[in-house]
Amino acid sequence: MAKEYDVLLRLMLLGDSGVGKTCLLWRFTDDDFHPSHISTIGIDFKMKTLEIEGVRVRVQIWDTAGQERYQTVTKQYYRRAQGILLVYDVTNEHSFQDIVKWASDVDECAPERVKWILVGNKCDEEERRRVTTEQGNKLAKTYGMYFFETSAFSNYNINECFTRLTELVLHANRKELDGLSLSISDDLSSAGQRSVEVSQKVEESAERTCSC
Ligand SMILES: Nc1nc2c(ncn2[C@@H]2O[C@H](COP(=O)(O)OP(=O)(O)OP(=O)(O)O)[C@@H](O)[C@H]2O)c(=O)[nH]1
Repeated sequence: MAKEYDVLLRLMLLGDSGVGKTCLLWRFTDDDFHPSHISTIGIDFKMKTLEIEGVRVRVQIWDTAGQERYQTVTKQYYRRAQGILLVYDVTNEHSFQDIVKWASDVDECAPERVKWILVGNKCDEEERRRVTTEQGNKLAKTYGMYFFETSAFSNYNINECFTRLTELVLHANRKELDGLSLSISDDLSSAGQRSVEVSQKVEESAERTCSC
């Protein structure tokens, strides 16, 4: 059977709990929005195929838990990421300040050539906004990142930010396109395996850290 894509790339969503990582992902892959916050446990992923400059790119997007207690587990996945979306919530100043911490974790654990962009989500909540667009722009410039304000709720800039990051990764890996073409079935089955392993580890570590 003919392959349905030319290249497989791995992207990852990072940021504090509640900034809207899962909602960004659902909006991008399923054009869906969930108003309730169900915290991601450990790590999860979704796939979508894009066509960029004539190349069919299958993106595997890893959604990580923002909660501190899962970070030992999620950090193990950074080194496999080719592109990272660092997400904060424009209504939550603390999540914006924490971007420095997430960026330093990426520096420490992700491959040197990883591409990243800064995303200020929930920009539909203008009245509750605590972080200005200028602050976002300034921080992104400091790190040499592209910057997008998004709303998973109103579907603003969602395709744009995922597509831009995919383009950056694609350009960075252009020479190794052939090497990046993986067997999707192999990759998915091993990803599924990893998900199971992660859930188990997360449950174990949650048991160990539970204070009640
Ligand atoms: N107004 C508004 N609310 C949003 C938006 N995106 C997400 N939310 C809400 O924010 C809450 C948290 O969203 P999630 O996507 O679960 O957050 P998360 O970053 O994945 O959280 P963790 O899994 O705990 O790391 C939910 O109640 C969402 O409905 C947005 O663009 N606008």
